[in-house]
Amino acid sequence: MSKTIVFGASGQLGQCFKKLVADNGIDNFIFPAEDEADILDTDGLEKLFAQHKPAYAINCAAYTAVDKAEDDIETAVKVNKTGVENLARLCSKHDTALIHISTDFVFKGDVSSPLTEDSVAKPISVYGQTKLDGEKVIPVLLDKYFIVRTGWLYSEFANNFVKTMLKLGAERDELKVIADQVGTPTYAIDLADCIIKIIQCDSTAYGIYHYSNEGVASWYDFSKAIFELSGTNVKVIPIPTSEYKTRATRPAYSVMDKSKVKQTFGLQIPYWRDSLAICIDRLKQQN
Ligand SMILES: NC(=O)C1=CN([C@@H]2O[C@H](COP(=O)(O)OP(=O)(O)OC[C@H]3O[C@@H](n4cnc5c(N)ncnc54)[C@H](OP(=O)(O)O)[C@@H]3O)[C@@H](O)[C@H]2O)C=CC1
Ligand SMILES: Cc1cn([C@H]2C[C@H](O)[C@@H](COP(=O)(O)OP(=O)(O)O[C@H]3O[C@@H](C)C(=O)[C@@H](O)[C@H]3O)O2)c(=O)[nH]c1=O
Repeated sequence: MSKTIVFGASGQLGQCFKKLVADNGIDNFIFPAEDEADILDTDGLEKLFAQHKPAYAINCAAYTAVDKAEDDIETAVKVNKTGVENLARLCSKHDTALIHISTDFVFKGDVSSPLTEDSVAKPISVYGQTKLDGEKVIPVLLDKYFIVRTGWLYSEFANNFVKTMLKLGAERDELKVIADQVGTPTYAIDLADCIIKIIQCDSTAYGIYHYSNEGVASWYDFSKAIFELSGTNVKVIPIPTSEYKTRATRPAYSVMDKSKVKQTFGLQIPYWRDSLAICIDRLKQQN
């Protein structure tokens, strides 16, 4: 049975893969520790590829600190572009298909209808630009690739908006949350499940795909749902972006059209609020 190596295995999405693989008894997934799977260490990568000869490499490794990236461009470029280039080169050499995760933040957000894989990407942040640069190196080096763009990931693992809101909601009586940036909250478990399905059907429909949960929400809507579903009593005040200063600019609109992924792989995608309820239940069980 062919092997799959997951890079960035300790991050949020990496941990979702670990959970699904363990819960469903899926074989032949390898989750190397970061010190043996640093995507900037080409010698280390070569050893891993030579040892395992994977059919698939999933790249969950990334520099994801959106605000910090504005002042740490060099590191963001290294991880989000050079690291991807390293992986793509090795995938090409070892005939491995690369599944790379990208972001809705490659878009400017100046539209008002769902973004397709053909929509023009024009990032407005360093993070978004470095992720787009990472996407672009792949087809130059490799034919066998899936680039999966997603947005607003959350889960019971690592840091994310749901966990930030639950923490702040427990500490404060009132929170102000942006209501004029809209996208779709995406349960990282659902994304990992979609990618496992792509691998299991051994698809050769290579290319770029958009995946998020179904539906549309602002960060305000998202926070209200988090507090309702978790039973947290906190007042949430909707504010415009102009009232919440951040180092990086975020797209005002990043809802993605998921027709291609649904049609190609015959998927049914859960509605964002239904998946959020599952995640909140799991978080409650942890506490
Ligand atoms: N989180 C989100 O809302 C969204 C994420 N994405 C994309 O999804 C993917 C997964 O994101 P997510 O799991 O949430 O992010 P995380 O930040 O939780 O995980 C990223 C992981 O990559 C690791 N990493 C950083 N540098 C390297 C390196 N040189 N070699 C190997 N590993 C490294 C990080 O380790 P360390 O912590 O030690 O730096 C971390 O464990 C990323 O590509 C991201 O851009 C797309 C849309 C939304
Ligand atoms: C904590 C907080 C955030 N916000 C806003 C700021 C921002 O516009 C939005 C989300 O904030 P965060 O910093 O948690 O999320 P952010 O890191 O911007 O999330 C992004 O991460 C990268 C990795 C992606 O690829 C994107 O798809 C997206 O998920 O919520 C408030 O309005 N009030 C608050 O109290």
